[in-house]
Amino acid sequence: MEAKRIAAEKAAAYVQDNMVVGLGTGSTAYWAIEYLGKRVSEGLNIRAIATSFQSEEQARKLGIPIVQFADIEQIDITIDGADEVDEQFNLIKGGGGALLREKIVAAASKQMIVIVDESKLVGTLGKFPLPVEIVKFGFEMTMKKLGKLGCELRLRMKDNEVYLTDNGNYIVDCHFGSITEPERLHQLINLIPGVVDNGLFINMTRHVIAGYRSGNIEELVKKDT
Ligand SMILES: O=C[C@H](O)[C@H](O)[C@H](O)COP(=O)(O)O
Repeated sequence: MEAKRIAAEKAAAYVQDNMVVGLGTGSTAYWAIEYLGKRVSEGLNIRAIATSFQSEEQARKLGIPIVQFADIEQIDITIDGADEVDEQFNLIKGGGGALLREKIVAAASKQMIVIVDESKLVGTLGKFPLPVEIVKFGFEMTMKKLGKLGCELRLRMKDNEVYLTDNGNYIVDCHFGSITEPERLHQLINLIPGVVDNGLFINMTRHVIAGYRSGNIEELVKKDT
């Protein structure tokens, strides 16, 4: 909790007056939204786009003005969590089911700051099951095809019902163990009919802020190649 909170506080400090801000989803992004709410109550002027109903509701309660894509040209900065971050800054996201909206928002952003606690930093992605959002129609067949890519998979459930995303779709959690070629896997998954998108975020961030239980904060910035 504390590690997530300090990473979020550091990231929220990057937000400046008049920015359009993408609000992530999850227990780490929660803290970033709280800090932004505090700054708004102190006079910061921003407009925000949320990546989930949950984050939008939190932001509204805090008085953060929410806009829609029709109202903006692009997003200046997005602050979001991740389930895993590898050494090339590739991510697995979607543990909280918001991967599709998160990817749309990240892709519309000039910069994305990823906030995590130290447990999310990994050498190779894949220990965390990769969330894949699929449409309901033909989901059994879509799952068979996903399984052929070499993963153990499970349809996500919640309270004994099939979990539904904010977009009305299903999520399949695909356990690959080790994802050695994330870019290739990303493409292979998204080529399967019925797949809407998957939780691999490739080359979408250059800035990761990691909070440690010790209270230290590590800021990782990808160098130009
Ligand atoms: O769908 C949820 C998002 O991708 C989250 O950012 C991710 O699951 C990390 O969540 P948390 O900060 O709660 O660990």
